[in-house]
Amino acid sequence: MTARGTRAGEDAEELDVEEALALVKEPGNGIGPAHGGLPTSGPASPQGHGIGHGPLTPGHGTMHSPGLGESPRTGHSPDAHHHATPWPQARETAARAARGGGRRTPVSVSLDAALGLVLAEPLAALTDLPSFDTSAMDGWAVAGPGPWDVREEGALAGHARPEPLTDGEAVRIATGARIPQDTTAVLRSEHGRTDAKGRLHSIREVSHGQDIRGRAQECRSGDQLLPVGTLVTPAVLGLAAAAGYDTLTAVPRPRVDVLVLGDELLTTGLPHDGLIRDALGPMLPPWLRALGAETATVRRIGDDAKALHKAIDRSEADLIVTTGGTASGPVDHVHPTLSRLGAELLVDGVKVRPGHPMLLARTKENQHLVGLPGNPLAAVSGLLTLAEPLLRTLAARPAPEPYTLPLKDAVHGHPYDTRLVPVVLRGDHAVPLHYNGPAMLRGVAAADALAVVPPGGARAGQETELLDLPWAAAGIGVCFT
Ligand SMILES: Nc1nc2c(c(=O)[nH]1)N[C@H]1C(S)=C(S)[C@@H](COP(=O)(O)OP(=O)(O)OC[C@H]3O[C@@H](n4cnc5c(N)ncnc54)[C@H](O)[C@@H]3O)O[C@H]1N2
Ligand code: MOO
Repeated sequence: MTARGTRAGEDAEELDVEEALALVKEPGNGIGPAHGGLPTSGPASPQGHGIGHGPLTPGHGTMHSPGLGESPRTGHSPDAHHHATPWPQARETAARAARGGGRRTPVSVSLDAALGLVLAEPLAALTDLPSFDTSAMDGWAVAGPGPWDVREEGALAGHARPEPLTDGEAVRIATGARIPQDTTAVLRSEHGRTDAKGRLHSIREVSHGQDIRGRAQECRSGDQLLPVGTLVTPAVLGLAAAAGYDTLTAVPRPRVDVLVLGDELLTTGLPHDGLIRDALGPMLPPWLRALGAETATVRRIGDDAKALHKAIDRSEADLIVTTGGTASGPVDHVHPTLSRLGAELLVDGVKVRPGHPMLLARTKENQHLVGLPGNPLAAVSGLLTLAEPLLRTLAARPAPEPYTLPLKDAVHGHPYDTRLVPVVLRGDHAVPLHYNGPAMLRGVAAADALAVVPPGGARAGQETELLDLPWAAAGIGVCFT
């Protein structure tokens, strides 16, 4: 993994013609010509560099269609930008859309299926922990002051019920074994010596109760160990098992149907004859899983409008994710299909690069559709901008704490839109990576996070918000099971 800084000139080459022109032309946006370096100060309001139109209804609470199907969509046209929602609002709209459906019915799941879910009921201890007095060390259970006569019947280990000790008696005991009644302390093996007559002496002073783990030291039966809303981590599974649980009551994973559009996609072998490998079919299910969802199906439906219509219409998933077909090309069927289905468009384009044609629609009650652009890094951008907040809310997961780090190198900005740029985290800096073009996965595949670069760009050393990638974040995100 090589971490190299993004240089302004190279970055500008990845912008399309209109974007590059805008960089040169835009007056008063705090940025020079595309090859002219970076601003000396960040924009006062990161989202305040629109083109003079506020967003339409998306992101403002009322879930109005912004005119789906009413006008031809022209991608980069001013009209399309007019509809686009600022990036932070798009994320809020996605989270809010998921809240609209109310609380999802909890399910009872076996411990091995509960990892990554959120507790829908508090975890109350079903037993005292420990549930009996146990030895904390290997050694001898002793009664009264030494020296002690050592019982001959061998060692206490496992679950055998021990006979009570009499004063002056000791018995060998293993860590975790039940303490015999009337034991006053446990003497560690390394602190005891037996004399020629077989009597046990302590080489240290023995205090009353030492190395005895008393019943209910950790909790009493009925104590609340964890509240509703706790994410089930491996440690939670361990605690639940210790506390007597075989199943947990949790919020179910939202179910996702993934529809991969595009006639040009191959599922195996090398690209040939204008055909390319489908990068999103393999990428999305494990990523969605890390976001708390489960992928019900991945279907490749080509550029077939009828098949798309049928697949959306018949889906019973909580969320449909489509890939490709979001723009306005001759075979971009997502918008017309949503229109025919009477879907309500909540977000129609986002002021973010890459990924600006992404969309969010409500297809039916308690079902949404996130349209990811086909360019693979643009799809990642859509996944983190729209699918992540929606799925997180459906799964009742807590929002990650926002955090910032200074950038190691300057990152060129888009004049009006937020940029999401792959970075690696090195020490206390985020190092921007190359290969961050919309069609490239090379940068994000080496990255720990995406830096949220405000409109206008960011200077070296500028504190920048980061979105952790699931495999790099400390937490349940690392568990893809
Ligand atoms: N006239 C305009 N054209 C385009 C605009 C625009 O604003 N006006 N936006 C561009 C941007 S930005 C993006 S992003 C794409 C979004 O396009 P679509 O969502 O319609 O995606 P497609 O056209 O189907 O595909 C785009 C690109 O991605 C490749 N692709 C698609 N699916 C996959 C996949 N599963 N794995 C790998 N690669 C995939 C596809 O072959 C294309 O190369 O539109 C621009 N055009
Ligand atoms: O460039 Mo497109 O910005 O959304 O991939």
